Parts: sequence; structure tokens; C-alpha cells
Amino acid sequence: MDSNSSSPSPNNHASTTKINGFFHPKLGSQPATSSRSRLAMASPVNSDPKVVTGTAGYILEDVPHFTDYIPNLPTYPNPLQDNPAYSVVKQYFVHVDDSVPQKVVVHKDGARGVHFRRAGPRQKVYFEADEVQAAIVTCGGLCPGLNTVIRELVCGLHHMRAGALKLNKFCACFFQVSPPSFHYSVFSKQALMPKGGYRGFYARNTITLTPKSVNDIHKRGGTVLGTSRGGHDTKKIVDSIQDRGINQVYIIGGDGTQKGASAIFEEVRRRGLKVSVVGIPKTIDNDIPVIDKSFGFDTAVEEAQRAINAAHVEAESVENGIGVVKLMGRNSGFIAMYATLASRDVDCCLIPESPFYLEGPGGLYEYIEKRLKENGHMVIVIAEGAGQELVSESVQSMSKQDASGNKLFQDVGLWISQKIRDHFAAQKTLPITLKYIDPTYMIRAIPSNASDNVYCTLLAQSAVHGAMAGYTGYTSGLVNGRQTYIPFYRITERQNHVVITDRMWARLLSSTNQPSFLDSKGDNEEKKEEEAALNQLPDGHCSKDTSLANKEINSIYPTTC
Ligand SMILES: Nc1ncnc2c1ncn2[C@@H]1O[C@H](COP(=O)(O)OP(=O)(O)OP(=O)(O)O)[C@@H](O)[C@H]1O
Ligand SMILES: O=P(O)(O)OC[C@H]1O[C@](O)(CO)[C@@H](O)[C@@H]1O
Ligand SMILES: [Mg+2]
Repeated sequence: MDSNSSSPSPNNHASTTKINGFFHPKLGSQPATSSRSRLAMASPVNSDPKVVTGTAGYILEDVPHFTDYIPNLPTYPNPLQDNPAYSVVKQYFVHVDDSVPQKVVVHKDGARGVHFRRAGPRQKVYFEADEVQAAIVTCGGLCPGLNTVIRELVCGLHHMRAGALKLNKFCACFFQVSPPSFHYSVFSKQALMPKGGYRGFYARNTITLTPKSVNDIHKRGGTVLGTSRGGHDTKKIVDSIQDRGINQVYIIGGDGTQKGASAIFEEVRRRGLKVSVVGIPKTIDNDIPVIDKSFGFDTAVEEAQRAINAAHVEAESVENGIGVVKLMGRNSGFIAMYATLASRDVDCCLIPESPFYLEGPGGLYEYIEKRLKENGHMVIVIAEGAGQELVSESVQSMSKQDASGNKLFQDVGLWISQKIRDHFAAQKTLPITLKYIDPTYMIRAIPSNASDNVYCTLLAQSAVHGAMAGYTGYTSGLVNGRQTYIPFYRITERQNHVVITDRMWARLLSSTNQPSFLDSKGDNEEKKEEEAALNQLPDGHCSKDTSLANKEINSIYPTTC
């Protein structure tokens, strides 16, 4: 056993070697002092952001560590050091100073910018092999890959030394780490929780899971732990954690769940508990910021292809056929955007971030008419959160919320299908046949595909490594293709949205040739200037799409009209 007084904490390593000062948002830049006192100063009292700076504009947005608030904790050699599987890996343990840049596109004179701590196994761990009692909880909507993450958390902790894992029937799992072996190993411990999600922390009922019983759960959709919305009660949850002697909590869920995880961490820290609170980001909406993408997203996009294909087949088999597909995406249109880009059969993609309108020049009806006259059929993909302001104008808004406080939307797919039918029926000149396909839950209730399975595995293993190393209050996430530990506040401060002035949306507009719908009110002088500039495009460039975004894409992907 190593004592912290004789062996530097992981954070100390970072500050002694690279960091010559720190930045505290409330205190500003501070001069460098000895590594220990510097760390003590930099460690926030109320869990303020823990930010350290280095040379050339280097910033590390670090994650909390037990040593920030618990003095003199012993450390232990990582049991993985005896794992023969990794013995050939030259540098298996991650260097304590390793960090990953948030932005990889840089200018030669630019500052090095924000970095996150690199995930992975550390040489020293803060839990003895038989000390770990972990809980896993899944919250929010379903997402392909949930069972893979659960499986890999269980197996990552268990592996060689098989012991029975007592799992709550619907919710959480507790286990103990056994003596050193190939992996952090696990014993069983009972959990008493009846329902999925956060509610499970203060409820009853258990089931027993073993690594054997989770062996093939990754082949199933859903979550073997169950899930729910609402029911987050920080005090009751932490009471339960404390009462049951849990010291590692793995919380798998979306933006709401990560906010809940952050609240749990703050309370754990306030009570001075040696409990790692670890978030694993989950959402098919891909609305979690900072990370490259959330697990299950690829699978959902892939499954959406089946609905789009069906819509296309239906549409092209009749005269003036229109296929409308509604895809999930509450506030973020990533699934719709990527499914559209992947398919190439889609003529129009409507997302929450890009308001659209129906009537008049540049409107949806005009575009549909044009497209039908050109091609005889078309496919429209609409995200569930798109055009909600239009729907509530014509349908009485219910303005209801789910148990977590998320606004419940009107069915924009049904609404738009009816509007299109009514419009062309009234016009009488272009008789259409419209088929509406709503695959909603089908894209998220399936098992994860191969690449998501690998992604989930790495996420889960990284999460375990961080907890074992004494880190806490972080979300385990992929940044620029590297596994990192991201402080909760960076994950919860905003939602990730499609930026319609970015290249990706421009690529989509380029692919579908749909109008940008940016000209609805005709009151934007800047847009008019863009239009004027676009009208002077050289031959061969499509000048019909006169948006700012299309101006950008025309320069990246010249398209002929
Ligand atoms: N601000 C918050 N503080 C504490 N808990 C929260 C907060 N927001 C949401 N939660 C809790 O997190 C859980 C999941 O939240 P929510 O239903 O919004 O799903 P999510 O995690 O965002 O996932 P998704 O939206 O992808 O389905 C719920 O139990 C909810 O009570
Ligand atoms: O009907 P539920 O399960 O509350 O979830 C619906 C929501 O969950 C999500 O799938 C996110 O998980 C959204 O796309 C969708 O709006
Ligand atoms: Mg959410």
C-alpha cells in the first residue's frame, strides 16, 4: 500500500511537470507555487471548475479527484499490472499528464486551447481490490448500446474472479472488487431497488446477475436494468448510496441524467464521501455537447435508413408520390441530418434548428411542386422537434411535459402530412399520393451495431479506469477520437445542436438541394447581400439556393443545378 503523503496524486504529477500556474474562473490567474499547494489552491471548495493552465495557452479543464477533498488517502498498485493480456503493450498505463485537445484544427500561432484529461488505466488506484461496491443506473429514453455498456462495466470490474452479482430487477447493480486479477474483479452485493432510473436508488427488489448472465445482453435492445424519467431526489439517492456503502456509481443517460449525476456528485462531495460519481453519456438525439457523438447514434441512423428506403420505394412507385418519415430528435436534428446524408434518397430534411415555412416563394409547398415536376416523387424527413411553432399555430397546444420536465411535442409528422395533402387537394393541379412513415421507437429499441458495440466497450472501460484512479464528477466521453474525462459542468451547461451555418448542414443542403428557408420574412439585409453575392456565382454553380449556408457549400462542393 502506498500512502498519499509519500506518493504524489495524479493531479500533482500534472502540475509539477507541465503546469506553471492555474486559472480559477473566480480568482483569475495565479502564480505557480509548489505542486502540492498549487493543487490545494486550485482545488475548488464548492466544486468550482478545476482549471489549470500551462504554456502557450494550454488549458486543462480537469475533473475532480478524491484528493481534492479527502486528505491522506492510500493508493494501491493497479491490479492490471499483472494482466498478461496487456503485458506486451509498451505503455499500457496512461501518463498522468496526458490530455486531449478539444479542438484539433489549429493555427500555427494559436493558443493550445482547452484540453481534457485522457482516460485510461493509471499505475495507482484508490480502491483496494476487495473494497469496490459499485452501482449502475440507466435513465432517460432507450438507446442502442445500453446493455453493452452495462455488460462491459460488469465484466470490466469482474472478469477473472467470477462472483454472483446481485442486480436489482429493474435498476441498479452492486458489486465488489475482488483481489487483483486480470481485470478489476467483482464480488456480489445485494441491491434493493424496484424501478429503473434514479427512482431505483430508493426502492426495493433485486435480481442476481453474474458475468455469465450479462454475457450476451449486448445482443438485446433496451436496458436490463430498466429506465425511467423523473424521480430524481438527490438527498434520497445519496442517502441510499451512503447506507449501502456504495463507492462507485456509474450513471448512464442523456443531458438530464448528467445533470442529475452532477447533483449527486456535489452532494457526495459535500458529505466528504469517497464515492466516484461517473457519467456515461447516452442519447440517440446526440444532444450532449463536447463529445464526438453519443453511443447508439450510429445504430439509430442506420435503422432510420430502413424507413427512408420504404418511403422512397412507396413514393417512386406512384405518380407524384411523397414519402414523409418522422425521426426522433427533440431539440436536435442530428438523426434526421445524418440519416438524410446517408440515404441520398431524401429531397428535404426538416430539423428543429432550421425553421421552415410552407406558403409562398422559397416555402415548402413551392419546393415540393418543383421537385414533383422534376422527379415525379420525393422523400421528406422531418425531426420530431421541427416546426413545432407552426404546429402550435394551427393545433391547440397541449404544452405538456414528461416526468423529467421535457416538453412533449405535437406529432409534426402527422401534421405536415395532412397540410401537404390539404394544400395539393385544394390546388387541384397536382394530385399527390402521400405515405407517412413513423418509425419512432424502432430506431432506438434495437441492439447496437458493431461499431457502437466497440464504442460502448471503450466508454465503459474508461469509466471504470477513472473511478479506480480516484477521479469523480466526470463524464467519460470521446473527444476527437480519444477517450477522456470531462467535468460535468461542461456536459450540462448546454445542449448540442446542429449549427446551420456549419459545413455539415451545408453538405446536407447541397445533397438535397432543398431551400434553406432562411428568407421567410424578407427582412434580413445581411441575407439579401448574400443573395446578391450568390447571384454572381460562376457558371456551373447552383444559384437557386441563396442562403448563407448554401453560399458556403457552393464554394466547398460546387453543384450543378
Ligand atoms: N436538472 C436536473 N437535475 C437533477 N436530475 C435531473 C435533471 N434533469 C433531469 N434529471 C433526471 O435525469 C433523469 C433523466 O432525464 P431525462 O428524462 O431528461 O432524460 P435524458 O437523460 O436527458 O435522456 P434522453 O433525453 O436522451 O432520453 C430523470 O430521472 C430526471 O429526473
Ligand atoms: O417517449 P419517451 O420514451 O419519453 O422518449 C421520447 C424522446 O426520447 C428521445 O428518444 C431521447 O432519448 C427523444 O428523441 C424523444 O423525443
Ligand atoms: Mg435529454
